[in-house]
Amino acid sequence: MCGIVGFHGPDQVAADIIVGLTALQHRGQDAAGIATFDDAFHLCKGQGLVNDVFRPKSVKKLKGNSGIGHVRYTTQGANDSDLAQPFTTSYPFGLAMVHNGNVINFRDVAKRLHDEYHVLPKTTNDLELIMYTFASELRVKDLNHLSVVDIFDAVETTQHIVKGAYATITMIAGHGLLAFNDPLGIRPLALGRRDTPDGPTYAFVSESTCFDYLDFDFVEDVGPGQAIFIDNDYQVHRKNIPAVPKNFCVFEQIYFAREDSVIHGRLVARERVRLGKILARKVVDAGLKPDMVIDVPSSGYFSASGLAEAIGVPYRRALVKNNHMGRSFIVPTQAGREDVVKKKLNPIREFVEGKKVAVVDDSIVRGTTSRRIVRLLREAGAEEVYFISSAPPIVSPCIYGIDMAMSTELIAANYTEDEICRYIEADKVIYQDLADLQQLFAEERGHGGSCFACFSGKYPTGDVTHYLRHIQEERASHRGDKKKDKKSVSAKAPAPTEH
Ligand SMILES: O=P(O)(O)OC[C@H]1O[C@H](OP(=O)(O)OP(=O)(O)O)[C@H](O)[C@@H]1O
Ligand SMILES: NC(=O)CC[C@H](N)C(=O)O
Ligand SMILES: [Mg+2]
Repeated sequence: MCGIVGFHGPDQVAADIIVGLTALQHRGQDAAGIATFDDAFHLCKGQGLVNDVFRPKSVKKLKGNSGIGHVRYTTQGANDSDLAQPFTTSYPFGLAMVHNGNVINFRDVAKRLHDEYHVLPKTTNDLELIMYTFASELRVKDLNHLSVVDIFDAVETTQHIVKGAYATITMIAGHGLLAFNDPLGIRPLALGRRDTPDGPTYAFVSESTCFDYLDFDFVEDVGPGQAIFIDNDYQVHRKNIPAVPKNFCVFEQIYFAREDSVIHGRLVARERVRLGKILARKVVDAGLKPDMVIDVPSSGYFSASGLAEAIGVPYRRALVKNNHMGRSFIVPTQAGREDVVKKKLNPIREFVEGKKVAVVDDSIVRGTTSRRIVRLLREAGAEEVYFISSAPPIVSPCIYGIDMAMSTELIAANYTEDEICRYIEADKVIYQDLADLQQLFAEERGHGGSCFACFSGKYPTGDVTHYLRHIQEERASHRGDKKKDKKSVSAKAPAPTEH
């Protein structure tokens, strides 16, 4: 679930790219990269956070009024500096590309590129497959007179060949900046504009929060299957009329996206408050009478406040987050995730001692966070702990860009709610109902339906049995902590104990 940005305008863009990537840091902590273009590509990328990778000296070299940037959350290939994005190629035009998502038919695409075009990608990052497929399709055009129609035609063929979820931004040297999506529009991408005395600057970004920092006006979301091209005269060309997305990843709204982003017309913060409010019925039906509602920082906050309001119980922040720790879920190894969770949160004893506490988080995926939190609250003297998830049980792997391809790692795919309750040592576990979530994110005027595959097992790209096996093999081959993972796979095994 990486973060991507692309800028094209009359001014130098490197500084704006860095601001944009910083605003998207929550989408990827493994690596960061920028490519700019003046009369040549300038590339800087490496492992780590935005602040670690871009030092003033390297930023100075990123010259140009066109550029793209990426923060990586590894979902295909190794978590290695060679696989940091952007990637570039020099034929048939200079191309530099970034993407957010996951190619699911990566073996078929790699074979086709090899058999038909003798292309051998440098790495196992799926971005190279998208880039070389697009480059191969451009190659058969009239290279002396490349037109917008040619570009959109190459996009359309690429979308036909490459299956999965991908939001992409490409610099085409000497021509302009292109963005296109997979046919279902699973991942977010928005276009914005800022006027300058010398003409407009356009930006494509994963989340609209970037526009707020940079004084851009939101123009439109890049719709499913859509392509938008900004040429060197800053004219905007659109491949087709944006359709209402019907398969937008709902987990973006629940966990991934920033609360101050508006995606496909929905303010993430507002949707999370609504998720909390609709949990009230389940809390009341279960006969729970908490003294207070608390959140698991950061992503549990808005739902916790919504639930507290709906059941008329005070909300308190009783878990303090160490702001120097990033997100735990997107850390690539189980050992690393446990380490972050351990250092990240600390309870305020005075608030919870002797209290019945309803603790709200956005989701329970592997159970790493919830188990730790319940233990911390009990040690701090909480009398009873109810763990409430604003997401329904996650029972099916994600193959569209969230690193949860192994059903063995998904606690709800292996245990009943009662078993999970015992495993995390809570007094009660409450999950959102899938039907309630689906109703909240049902297609509405101006909005669109969503992909619920991780909750329902229904994949919008059709039968994925075959691809799922390939993706699981691919992920297994890159596990840095195989031994530890066996243990966490036995999240199934820690035979849920009574307390
Ligand atoms: O059941 P688990 O496998 O632990 O995964 C779920 C947890 O991971 C995420 O937190 P994270 O620390 O990544 O980010 P946050 O600071 O935005 O809450 C999410 O918000 C849950 O707290
Ligand atoms: N989560 C993502 O969007 C990751 C993009 C790509 N699959 C990578 O691993 O680099
Ligand atoms: Mg969290």
